[in-house]
Amino acid sequence: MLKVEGLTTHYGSSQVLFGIDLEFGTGQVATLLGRNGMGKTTTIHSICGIVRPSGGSIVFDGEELVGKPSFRIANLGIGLVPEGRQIFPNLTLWENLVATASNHLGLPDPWTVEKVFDLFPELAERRSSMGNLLSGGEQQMLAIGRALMTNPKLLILDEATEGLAPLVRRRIWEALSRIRGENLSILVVDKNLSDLLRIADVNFIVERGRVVWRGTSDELRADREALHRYLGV
Ligand SMILES: Nc1ncnc2c1ncn2[C@@H]1O[C@H](COP(=O)(O)OP(=O)(O)OP(=O)(O)O)[C@@H](O)[C@H]1O
Repeated sequence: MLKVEGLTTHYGSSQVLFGIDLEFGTGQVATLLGRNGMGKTTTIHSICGIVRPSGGSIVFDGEELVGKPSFRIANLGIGLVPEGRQIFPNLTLWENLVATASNHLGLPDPWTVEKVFDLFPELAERRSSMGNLLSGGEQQMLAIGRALMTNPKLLILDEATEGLAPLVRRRIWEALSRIRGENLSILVVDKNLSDLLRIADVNFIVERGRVVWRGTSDELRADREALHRYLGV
């Protein structure tokens, strides 16, 4: 499904990624872990074509993504829930959901507004509210719903539950557990390790622009040295 090999990315003359390698399969949930500033967001932005990698390869469902513009990558089936949500502030919740809706891959049983409301019933009550009047939790649910409305095969979440109350965080994790599966893989960054490990099939720890550890959640829970050394726990 996604195979990243030797990915390097620079901002101007400053190199941030030094050869990221990661791979996971259809229907899997993968995490990117690591301390602040280690390159997780840059990895995600490189996959999505928001920043242009300087080297390496990103193959998604058999297609090379490096060099493709971000709209084409989105059309190939990658949906991004960006850090900070980036809800359209002057559109209603409903308009936010339909504004970028598409089914470029012609997936059967595509996402609809009603299906998003079934996943997050709290959004249905707020359908006419402007984006900027929604709470942080509602905005994050909407950002997930908006990404799902593009009918991705890979959903990428950067800081999935940052700044949200515990109850809302739980709703987000429940929703992600519910939608993962045969047709949808998930790549997620979050600071909440225990929640992440519960949902993940495979975890990648990024340290100074390289993947320094990979393994299942059980393997990571058992590797106290890696937890301490790379994640400070
Ligand atoms: N637009 C940019 N221009 C220059 N340097 C940047 C830019 N964005 C990020 N960086 C730098 O690249 C490095 C990696 O940042 P990145 O945001 O990818 O890390 P991260 O692991 O996602 O951290 P965080 O959890 O803090 O978002 C950091 O040193 C950061 O300062």
